[in-house]
Amino acid sequence: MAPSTSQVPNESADQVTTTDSFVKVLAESSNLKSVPTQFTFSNDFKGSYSDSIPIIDFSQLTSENPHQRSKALQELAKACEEWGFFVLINHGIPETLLKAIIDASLEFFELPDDDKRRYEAKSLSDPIICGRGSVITTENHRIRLWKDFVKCYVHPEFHCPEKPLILRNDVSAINYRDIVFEFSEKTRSVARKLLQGISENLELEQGYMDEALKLDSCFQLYAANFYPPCPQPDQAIGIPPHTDFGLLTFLIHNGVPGLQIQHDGEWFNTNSPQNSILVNTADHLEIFSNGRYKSVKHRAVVNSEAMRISIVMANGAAPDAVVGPAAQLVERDGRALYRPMKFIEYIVSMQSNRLHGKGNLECLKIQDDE
Ligand SMILES: O=C(O)CCC(=O)C(=O)O
Ligand SMILES: [Fe+2]
Repeated sequence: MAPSTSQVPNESADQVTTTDSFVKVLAESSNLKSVPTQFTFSNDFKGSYSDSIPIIDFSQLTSENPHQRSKALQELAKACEEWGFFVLINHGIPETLLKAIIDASLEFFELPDDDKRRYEAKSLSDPIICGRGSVITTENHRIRLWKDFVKCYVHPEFHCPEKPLILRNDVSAINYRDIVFEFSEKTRSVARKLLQGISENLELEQGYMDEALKLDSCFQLYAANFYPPCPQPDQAIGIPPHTDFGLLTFLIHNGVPGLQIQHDGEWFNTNSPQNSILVNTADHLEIFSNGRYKSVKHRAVVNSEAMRISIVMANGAAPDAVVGPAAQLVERDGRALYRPMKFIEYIVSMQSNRLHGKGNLECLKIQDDE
């Protein structure tokens, strides 16, 4: 059986003790025919396809036309309930920015190793971490993942590596930081509008979630994942099955597919039309909605042909907001299904809980006999 693992940010725990090379270096260094044993993770990487994966048109969700808006709200509710995942189109984030952040992230991974090693984790709370992915299995074995990553906290405090400096044309240059900053601002605004819609769908006031979770100071974590081609995609994994912390995760990539989501126990490939954003519901939305919207399990598979980059923005509550099921939903349901916890404490506790794909969330579930 494939080892189950804890949520992705736990990876940072392992970086503290890891000294091996980046997987990029390994993949490029030799004529690699097989996956080294420390990466071995047997998996059936070929997912199914579905025509029913929801597509949400953001321009309709924000439309002045009440009929259009209410139709889009219904589609959003269905997507959150049935899939925990949707493809967001017409979101208004310029295509040039999406391309710029993918290109700049690629340039980051191409920096000399020493520039990247500056950001190796010294402590789990480091606001910027660059490293090689690895996870600890239930049997307490460390498995290397077929990816390198960089991640940083971008809101309410903004952190980002200085390099690379991106040359735009012969006369001007822009920092990675500036691109990430703009991406964080734009995605935050889209996330908040989606969350307003979700609040309405839960029959709460439009601004309820905004206030209860203090979304003015919402936590955002930015991550870029680099997956080089892998000689044996069924013997390694980019990111094993997990759920994300936070409310909604946004993801874009360089056109090479690899994100799979679990639906009714089956793995499905996701497809993203140009300029779309893939959105999944995460742990804190499951908690806040008192279990109406489940945090969707997903994974990143690798392939033998093409390098893949994914850019992830996790959108959460304010670090000091206490996230529990919304009071009105608890009243309607007769009981709370999850214990409340401060958002930042959830993230900290997740870093020490290594064992299960939905482990941290399971810990907050209130059992029937409690
Ligand atoms: O790269 C992907 O497609 C998945 C990334 C992901 O799930 C994560 O970073 O949490
Ligand atoms: Fe994820």
